[in-house]
Amino acid sequence: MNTINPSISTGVNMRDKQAAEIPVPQDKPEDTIIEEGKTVGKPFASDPKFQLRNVSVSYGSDRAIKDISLDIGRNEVISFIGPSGCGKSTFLRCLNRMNDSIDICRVKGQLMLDGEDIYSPKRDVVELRARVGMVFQKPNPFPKSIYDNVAYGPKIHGLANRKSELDEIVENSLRKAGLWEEAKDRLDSVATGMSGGQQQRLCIARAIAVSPEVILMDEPCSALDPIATARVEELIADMSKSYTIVIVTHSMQQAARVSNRTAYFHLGHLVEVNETNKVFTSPEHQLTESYITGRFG
Ligand SMILES: Nc1ncnc2c1ncn2[C@@H]1O[C@H](COP(=O)(O)OP(=O)(O)OP(=O)(O)O)[C@@H](O)[C@H]1O
Repeated sequence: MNTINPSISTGVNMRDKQAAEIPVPQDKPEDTIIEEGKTVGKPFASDPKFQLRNVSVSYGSDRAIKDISLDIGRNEVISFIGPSGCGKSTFLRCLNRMNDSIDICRVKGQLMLDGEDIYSPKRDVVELRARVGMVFQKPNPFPKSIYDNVAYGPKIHGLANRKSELDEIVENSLRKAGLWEEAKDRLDSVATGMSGGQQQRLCIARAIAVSPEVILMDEPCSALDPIATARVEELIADMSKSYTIVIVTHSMQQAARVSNRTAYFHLGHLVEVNETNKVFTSPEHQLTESYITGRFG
């Protein structure tokens, strides 16, 4: 359990204020019961895919992520949970540099993938995003055929030399995404004509098609009905054998169903990381307990 330390966030804000000469909003009162950079539970892993150390992210003068350190294990499924605006998506998007397109966004700290710096100037970001794929909240297929949606990535990454190889990648990816039976007779149909759940599984197939090592999922089921959600959750269980999966979810039931570990975020801090069962049955931090018992969020 963390101790109360009201001086920490106030001190940092004063320094930022002097440096930038821009008024910085004061942190909220709850911020004073989370010690900066201190996470309870088990934030580290024995076989890490990602090693993330002292990560801070700002949008202009607003700090969205505050000195977070976390490992994400190889072939682990980890859920990020926490109240709206606590920084889950911001942190997720650092893992494949999706924040690069936001001019005011600044990422500090050390972010390593398989021991190599994600933010190194030498890093090929296109290759990074093939290794660390992403599935978004709202299914976003291209306005092209089902086949072309899945074939697009392998084509631009030169993964297939012949049409037969491309056909094989498309079929395998659709099979892994649990969509082959529904899609095989309509591969030339436009993808946007599919149901929402089918479109989301198509987006998963599209991510799988470039042979990623990691799949980031930002509230992948929030636009889906319970049946489509159940299909995607089954898929996550199947995919966890081959990929590292990081999922942001507002559904504590979903986090409990799909993940090995759960990370609880609060006001840009990483408060607690533990085995999922532990987080939901005997959380170590008072803020985690308040959240899972529905006292806020
Ligand atoms: N593009 C942006 N420009 C400026 N501020 C941003 C931007 N994106 C996010 N933020 C701010 O960063 C903070 C964290 O937002 P983020 O979306 O990461 O939280 P979240 O936990 O994923 O929220 P939600 O659960 O509502 O999706 C919020 O205060 C948000 O307003």
